[in-house]
Amino acid sequence: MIYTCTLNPSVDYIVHLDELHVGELNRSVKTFTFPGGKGINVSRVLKRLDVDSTALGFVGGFTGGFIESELRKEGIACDFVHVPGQTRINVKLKAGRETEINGEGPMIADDDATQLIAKIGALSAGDVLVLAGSAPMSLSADMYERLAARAVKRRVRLVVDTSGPALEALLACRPFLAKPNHHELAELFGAAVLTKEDIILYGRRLVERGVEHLIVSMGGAGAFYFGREATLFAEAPKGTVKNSVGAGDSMVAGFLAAHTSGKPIEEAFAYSVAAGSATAFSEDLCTKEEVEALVDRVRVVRL
Ligand SMILES: Nc1ncnc2c1ncn2[C@@H]1O[C@H](COP(=O)(O)OP(=O)(O)O)[C@@H](O)[C@H]1O
Ligand SMILES: O=P(O)(O)OC[C@H]1O[C@](O)(COP(=O)(O)O)[C@@H](O)[C@@H]1O
Repeated sequence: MIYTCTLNPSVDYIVHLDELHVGELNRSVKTFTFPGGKGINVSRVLKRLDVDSTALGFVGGFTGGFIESELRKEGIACDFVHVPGQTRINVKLKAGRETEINGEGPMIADDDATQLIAKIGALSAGDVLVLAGSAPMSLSADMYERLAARAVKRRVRLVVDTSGPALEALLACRPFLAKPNHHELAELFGAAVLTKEDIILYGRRLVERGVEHLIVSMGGAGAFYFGREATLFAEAPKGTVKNSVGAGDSMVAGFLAAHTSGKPIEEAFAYSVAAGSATAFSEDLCTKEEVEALVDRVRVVRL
């Protein structure tokens, strides 16, 4: 079974504007409200790709209720810890360029954290646990490490999509899959920007350090895959970007769905890139039809 864990879910409020005038009254052209947060996005895309998962994490208030009811409507199993505060609303302004304002998230009490750790402690060997997104400020900095330690003890395979010190700590747990973007990889190695040569060097270094499958995404410039048997590169297909929120999460889901169904690594990577791009080219997250319409346009090159 696949479990996704979102410590800080969000209601993603997407606001389209012709132009953004800072300090003035702006009127939106159209708006969308989606359940969000990285693990939740992974669960939603997995479902669209016919793979079941259970969504874990913390939800609270009317926003948390919205997320849970939307996920259930989509047929996604939920096993959240309910907290007294309110799940955040993340505002995504689309006015030519994308501007994002992500909230800080509710207070998480020690008892709530303990409940989540207990849920991870009940997973079984062979399960997959996706740890994705930022943690609310109120959680202790080592929350991800504590969850990962529990999971590793149960021989659960870890999938990691976070950033900063949490990413660094989780990479040490020899994850099955990690998907930093190139900015997150640069931060990890203390660099401002990375050339493609740097990405290849650092990517291979992470595989040597025990990451089984590593995807480094680069937005519209495509992605690299690193594993023990192959280093691959794929350009992203060209298209009109409607909303790239969740593109990275869709890559994770695409790779997991293809890998779970036994596809060879090149195909799983192509499917992952197609899923990321299909999400970038749609208002909400990608559908299976959109991914499959794009996958043949993804050319994977072995390096
Ligand atoms: N402008 C774009 N055009 C085509 N594909 C895109 C675009 N932006 C993102 N993607 C697809 O989504 C993937 C993940 O995007 P990226 O922005 O790197 O992830 P994250 O959201 O984690 O930062 C890319 O590798 C690519 O396949
Ligand atoms: O937990 P963070 O880092 O604040 O990110 C949360 C945001 O990331 C998203 O999950 C999208 O992530 P990606 O665009 O990186 O795939 C949004 O749904 C959500 O608003």
